Amino acid sequence: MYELSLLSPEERVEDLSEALEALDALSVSVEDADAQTDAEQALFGEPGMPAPKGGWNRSRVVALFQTREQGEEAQQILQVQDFFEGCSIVALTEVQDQDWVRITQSQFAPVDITEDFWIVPSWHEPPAAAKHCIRLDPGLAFGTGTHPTTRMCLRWIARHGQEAGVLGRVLDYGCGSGILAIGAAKFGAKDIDAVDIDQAAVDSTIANASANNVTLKAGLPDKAEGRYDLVLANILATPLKVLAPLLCAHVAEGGALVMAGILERQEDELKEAYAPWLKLGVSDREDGWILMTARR
Ligand SMILES: C[S@@+](CC[C@H](N)C(=O)[O-])C[C@H]1O[C@@H](n2cnc3c(N)ncnc32)[C@H](O)[C@@H]1O
Repeated sequence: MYELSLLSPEERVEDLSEALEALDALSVSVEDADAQTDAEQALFGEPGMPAPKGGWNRSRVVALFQTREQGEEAQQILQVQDFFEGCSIVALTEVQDQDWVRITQSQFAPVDITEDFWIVPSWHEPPAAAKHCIRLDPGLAFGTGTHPTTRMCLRWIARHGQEAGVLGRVLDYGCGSGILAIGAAKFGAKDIDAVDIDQAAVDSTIANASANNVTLKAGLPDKAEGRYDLVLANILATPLKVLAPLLCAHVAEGGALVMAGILERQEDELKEAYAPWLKLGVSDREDGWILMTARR
């Protein structure tokens, strides 16, 4: 592809951009030609107020063309237009192809939850230390293993799964990518329900479970049924408070409730909201987030 860059005074930017689009530019971008210099202008206004000005004194307009011929033709046509007065051509240059897939993938490396429990994207080989491994690619649903709330839940699963040998019947409430449900399966859970209010999350959980050879039932929240040995819920403090009676009702005798999405300052309000059913405590902390758990 080829990039045609031009300089334009503020009052010509709109005409120039429209003309470039009409000349088959794949994209047109506009930026401050004086950026990073003493003449750089800030164009944002105070919150709720209009920007003080519509454009920069001098704008750099960049248009992308599929072929060199298209770029050259656009250059010739623009230079003879009335509205081109005050504008100038800077350059027509070839844009080197990038392997965007590879660049994107390189931003997602394997993530360690414990020494031997890893989340590994499909384009990476699992590290040698990964005795337990979830294969997961970033997608539409929340839950790649990098967020502290997810990590604390997974650490709890690893610790208790290893100690007890089994996790029993598990409910992942607000499953997102299904990462917690899949993690529970890796540590011995056999009968797993994963639910979410977002159908895209349910679909993502089904796909991710299948990629990990994990059997579970995924669906909307009304799929949650009966009592579970472990109820996992990584949502946020406000919905967790609303869900208190429902989540507690799903915890079996001797079972555990494990919740994340709660900030340190929200500890007391969560304890209070759950007090009629279960006594919550803080089991883990990371980056200002806490993991709150209870046993029935
Ligand atoms: C922070 S993400 C957690 C995803 C994943 N479980 C994890 O730990 O990474 C929260 C998920 O809860 C879902 N959610 C939010 N409110 C909910 C509700 N009232 N009932 C069920 N799911 C809910 C969202 O759609 C989202 O997928």
